This record gives sequence, C-alpha cells and structure tokens, in this order.
Amino acid sequence: MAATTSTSSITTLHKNAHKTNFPSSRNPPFKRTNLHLSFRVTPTFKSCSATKFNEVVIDEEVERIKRLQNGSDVRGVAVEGEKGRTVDLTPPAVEAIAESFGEWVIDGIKMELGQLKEEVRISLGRDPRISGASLSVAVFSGLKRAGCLVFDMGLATTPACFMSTLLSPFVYDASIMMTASHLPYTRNGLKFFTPKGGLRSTEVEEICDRAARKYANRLAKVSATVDAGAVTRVDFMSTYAKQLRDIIKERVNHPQHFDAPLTGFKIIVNAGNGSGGFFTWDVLDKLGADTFGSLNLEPDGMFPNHIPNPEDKIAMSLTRKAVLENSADLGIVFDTDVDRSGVVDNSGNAINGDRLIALMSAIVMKEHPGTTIVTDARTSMALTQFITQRGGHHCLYRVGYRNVIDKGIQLNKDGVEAHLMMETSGHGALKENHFLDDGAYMVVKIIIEMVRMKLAGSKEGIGSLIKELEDPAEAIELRMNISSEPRFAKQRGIEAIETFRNYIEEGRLKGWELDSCGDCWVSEGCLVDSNDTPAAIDANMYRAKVWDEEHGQHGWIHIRQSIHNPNIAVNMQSSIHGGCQSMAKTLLEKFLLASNMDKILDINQIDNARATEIPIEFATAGTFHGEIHNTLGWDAKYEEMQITLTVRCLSGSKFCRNLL
Ligand SMILES: O=P(O)(O)OC[C@H]1O[C@H](O)[C@H](O)[C@@H](O)[C@@H]1O
Repeated sequence: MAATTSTSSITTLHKNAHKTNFPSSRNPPFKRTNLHLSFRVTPTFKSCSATKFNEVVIDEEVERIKRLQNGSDVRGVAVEGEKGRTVDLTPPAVEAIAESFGEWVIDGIKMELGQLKEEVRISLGRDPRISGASLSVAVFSGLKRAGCLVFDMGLATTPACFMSTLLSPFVYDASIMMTASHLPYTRNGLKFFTPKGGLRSTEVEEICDRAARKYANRLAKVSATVDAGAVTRVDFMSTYAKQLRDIIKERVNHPQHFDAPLTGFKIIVNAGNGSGGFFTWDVLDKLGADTFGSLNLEPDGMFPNHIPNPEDKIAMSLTRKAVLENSADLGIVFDTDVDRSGVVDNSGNAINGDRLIALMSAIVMKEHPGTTIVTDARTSMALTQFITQRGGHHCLYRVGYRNVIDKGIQLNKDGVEAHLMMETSGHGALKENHFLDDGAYMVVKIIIEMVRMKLAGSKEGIGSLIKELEDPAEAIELRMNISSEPRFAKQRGIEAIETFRNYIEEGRLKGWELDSCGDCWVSEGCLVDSNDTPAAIDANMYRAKVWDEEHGQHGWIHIRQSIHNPNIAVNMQSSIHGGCQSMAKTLLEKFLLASNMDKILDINQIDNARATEIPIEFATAGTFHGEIHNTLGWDAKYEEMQITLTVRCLSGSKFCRNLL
C-alpha cells in the first residue's frame, strides 16, 4: 500500500394531503395594482408547433416536466452552462407548475371550507440566482391563470416563505420559494408551502402531473400569451427578522441589556452570497452583536466565492479562519435559502453533520428531558450513544428532510414526544417552530444557549456541549450511476435496492444484518413503515449492521436511491480502521458481481474503495510557534498559539502509525 499523507487543515484553538380533483378555472377580481409585469410565453421547443404537432415529442415533454419533481421540490436547469445538461426549467414549464399549484391550493381551501374563498393569496420569495427574475414572472403568470392574488416578497429565505403563511398581517394562503438550494447557479427550483407546512413528495407529484398535461395541451394548441398582471410587492423579511429578534430577547431575558442581549459577542456570518445576509444586519447587529469580519453577505446569483452550503469544505474553512482571526464567539454558515445552517465554535471547530445534530440535541434535551430525536439513518453509532446517554431516544429514519420531519410529526401524533427532527445535511426542524426546517431558527437556539452559558458564568464556547461526541474512525459516501434511459432509471434503482435487501435476508452477505434503526416503529430492515398508515416511499433504502467476530458490530452500510439523480448512494461507517474497505469488498464481490447488478450499475467507485484504504481523519491539539501556509492561500505568522491539527492519512502508512 502506498504510504501517502496529507495535512488537510490547521486551525487555532483559542396533510394532510389535499387529495383533490382539480378545479375548473376561476378568475376572482384583482384589487391591487402596485406593480405591473407582463410577458409573452412562447414554448421554445422548435420541433413542436401548433401546425406540426407530434405526439411523440409531446410525450417526451410531458415526461420531462414530470422529471422536474425532485422529492418534495421541483428542480431543474434554468440557464445554460452545464456540460451535457440542457435547460429544462423553462418559463412555460414553471408557469404550468405554478398554475397547477394555485389550483391545488384553491381546491384544498374549497374542500376545507366547503366553499370557494373570494381571494386566494399566494406569496413568492426567491434566492439571488440569475434566473430568478425571469422565472418569477412565470410564477406570477401561472398563479394568476389559476385565479390567485400574487405577492412578491423579492429576495427571501425558504423558512420565511412558510412563515409568511402564518405571521400577521400577511397570513397568505400559500407560498412558493424559488431556489435550488446549494446547487450551482445554473439550476433553480420551487418549494411549496401552505400554513400546514411544506408539501410532501406525493403532493408535488400530483401538481407536476397536472402541470405536464397542461403543458402538453398548450404545445398541441397555440403559444400562449400571458399577462402576469397585478403583483403586489411586499416586505416580509423585516417582519420575519423582527420575530427572530424578539425570540432571542425574550428567551435570553438579559438582566442588563434586554433589548441588546448580544452586546459583547462577536459573531461571524458567512452567507455565501445567498439569501442569509439579512441575519447579520437585521438580527445580530440590531441585538448588539459585533459582526465585523462576516463574509459573503451580498447576494450574488453567480455564487462567486463558494457554494453556499454548511457541508462545503471551503465555506467551513473560510468561516473557521474568520472566527479565529476575529476572536469571535461563534461563526455561522447558511446555505443559499437558509433552511440549513452549520456553526463554528470559538475554538474554530466546525459543527455540522452529526456534530450539529448532537449540539441541537444537547440543547433540546435540556428543555425536554427524554425526548425522541429523529434523524436520517446515516448518523454515527456515537451519536446514538450521545443521545441515549443523556436520557433521550434516537429514531433513525429515511434520508430526505421531509421524511425525517414527517416521521417526527407522526411520532407526536402517536403520543411519542419528538422535539427535534434533523437530517445530517443540516435540515433541522423543531416541534416548537411548526416542524419547519429553518437554518436561522436553529442558529437562534444556539445563540440563546451561548448567551445563557455566559450569563451562568461559563467561559467555554458552545462546542463544549459536544466534547464527548466521538467521530467514527471511517465514514465514506460512494455513488453508483444507473446505466439506463432516464425514464427507466427509477425502476432499475428500485430493483437494485430490493435485490440488496433480499441478499441480506437470505444470509448471503456474512456479518450483515438488516438494521431496525433504533426507537422507530419500522419493520426489521428499517426505513419501511409497517404501521397502519405507512408513509409514501420516495426512494428505496436500507441500512445493514455490519459485524465481525473480533469486534462485534463495528459499523453499518446504508444503500439508497438518490432523490435528485439517477444513481444509488452508498454510505458506510466503521469504528475500526479498514472497516469500510472490507465492506466495499463484500458489497462488490458478494452482491454487485454475484447478482449481476454490475450490468446496470457503474461500480467504479466501489471497486476503488475496495482497492484503496480509506483515509482517516483525526485532530490533535498543542501549542504552535511559527508560520502557517495553508492550501486556501492565506499565510500567517504566530508567536504562540494553540492549534488543532486535522490530519488525513492512510492507516497503513508509517506516518499514520507514528501519529496513532
Ligand atoms: O439523493 P441525493 O442526491 O443524495 O440528495 C439527498 C438530499 O437532497 C436534498 O439536498 C435534500 O434537501 C436532502 O434532504 C436530501 O438528503
């Protein structure tokens, strides 16, 4: 085995589903005319015109619109710029989807009230993507076609869109957020809300099916000319920010500075040029915090600095550096639309993924001893231990933030108190906050705890709450592309995953056993509900415990269909070095090759993982004198500083053995 080593970073220490029939068109009168927008919608598909109608092409277009559904979101390519990907999220497609959503909302209200509502009001917010302005017009137009009144919130966040359905005086009947989260500038998408929460996959599927039929009808007839009509511009973000400020003020209840409870705190925000800048000037600054040194606050739809994503290594490294350089108490990283966040403690330690779940669990378990925490099933065995040792329960459930949140909602309905639902991607929702995944609200909870700790006399940072959490020795994620035409990829993926389940059940993979994933009411094999009203499955997935005679259970393997792409994701974790490599070997030899799945799946990454030792990462701390040159291009001289050193190395290498 080649002994290669690298030092990766140096840091200083100091539904209620509305099952509806679609309504007939309706056009209530519009009362406001603050902003008037109009545009001409002309389908861009050259091979399809009113005169040359070709059924095959139309079928393809219908399929293409249906494929814009990505789990509980709509996502697609909105501008050119990606090799091999054509633009599919076109204004006509967006218009048809918005119209179908408007109709779905109207229908739901009608069913609930038993009559039509005179005005159905829907808001639209968006992140700063360059396609946002033109696609917004398509949304306005579609909503107007459905007969809704439209309210333009401009630059907004996903959680704010939901809150616009609840907070007075706005209380919209529904809201749409236009965003593609952390995906590149070329993409865009839609998320949908009613006052009951975000729409589920099945509901979005219903809307996209309806939109596809609408779209096909239009292609077959004439190009539509649409007047987006009256759109009222509203400032909702100020109301949302005030609500966050009020929560911090009231819950901290500072004895000296009630209105400025963050006086004396230095907080760095890295908004990644997404929608999160407001949190700096409209929340933190107004509460007295010093936010000097914050990064990438200006919205820029090209995301010139890095992808706004708390899981992004560059985003985290830059934030850690800013925290240390400014001796800040906390660093905050938001994703583009602020439904996710990650933080950095005052020692420069990154807190995202499992660590963020542990931190939030520690805070929530103080308030609700014994509560159940719901996560996806890619969390470490150490996280389960962290939660259970503090008296909590850990329910591991399906990947996909809506699945995790919905599981929590269901548990609460069934009489099991679940106060925190959180995915490793950073989507976190609290029962106290309408089960809404809100990156800003998560940070609000962390800030409140940080101030309370200081008021109680603690000199430690927020990271001290999770110092007992151990990292797994090895953790990797691999992907296997499905070789198939796009429209058959989903079915092929299901076949592969179900074959995997059968192989385990038949005992063909020695030491692997289907995992029931803790405190959830799911059948053996986990992640498939066996209760009376099982949740709809948006992607098939299983987790298996992995054992050997010497170590007992040392890890797990999780295999699932990707929500967004035609591939299968394989996650593995192990508490022993070499554990993931041995899992990759078993997966390849005893399953993929033995079952001929290698004929439909690209097994390259699994093959590489079988052949290569997984690099291990660990941190060490000490006092350092001298110069630092790091890979991000910043250099520094220090007379003396405490450092933690994160090292990546191969366990077989001499360097690694010496360090271990
Ligand atoms: O299926 P993948 O491509 O891995 O994506 C899975 C992820 O997609 C989005 O980012 C969702 O917000 C997450 O909830 C989900 O975990």
